[in-house]
Amino acid sequence: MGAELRLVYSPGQIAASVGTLARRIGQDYAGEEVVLVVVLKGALFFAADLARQIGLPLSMEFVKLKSYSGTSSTGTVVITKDLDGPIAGKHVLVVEDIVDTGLTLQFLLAHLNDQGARSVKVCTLLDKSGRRQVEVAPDYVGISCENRFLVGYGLDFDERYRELPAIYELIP
Ligand SMILES: O=P(O)(O)OC[C@H]1O[C@H](OP(=O)(O)OP(=O)(O)O)[C@H](O)[C@@H]1O
Ligand code: HPA
Ligand SMILES: [Mg+2]
Repeated sequence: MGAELRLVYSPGQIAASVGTLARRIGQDYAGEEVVLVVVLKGALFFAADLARQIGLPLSMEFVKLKSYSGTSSTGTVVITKDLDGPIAGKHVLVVEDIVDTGLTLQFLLAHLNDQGARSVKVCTLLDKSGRRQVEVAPDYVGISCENRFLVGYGLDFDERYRELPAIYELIP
């Protein structure tokens, strides 16, 4: 039998949250140049929407990290695409779709930390803080969410459902 999807966050709720985050980031970084480090694949749509609303000059770098198989973290984060350009001396804002166990973010921050950025902060659309296995705290959180597996708006289950415009709970 196929999995069931239950709506959790509508396109309107997502857009409102993205707008609020973009305004806060625009105010906090006013007068500065920021590099968005977008964590693919999941943050694709969030980053595209956020970047167009921040209203500041910015550049975008992309990293591709993978650790999930089905609904579980394998515990091993693999980097399949690294930054193209240097981030030394720049204000870096990591853009994530979701922080869950925290393992991906911990890995990425360690990877970025020795590259001489002027500052490194993290913006995530979704924060599933009840499932943390390591201590990481995003600086900008759109929506604090419960411990359920979510798909849509970039989030996948084995590469499916990313294209959905809303966010759903996947019920097996
Ligand atoms: O806090 P964690 O438990 O590490 O989970 C969060 C990470 O997991 C997902 O990536 P995934 O490995 O599924 O790769 P994807 O973005 O290509 O789907 C998600 O996009 C985050 O990057
Ligand atoms: O709830 C989730 N959904 C999809 N990918 C994820 N990666 C961590 N948590 C999730
Ligand atoms: Mg995934």
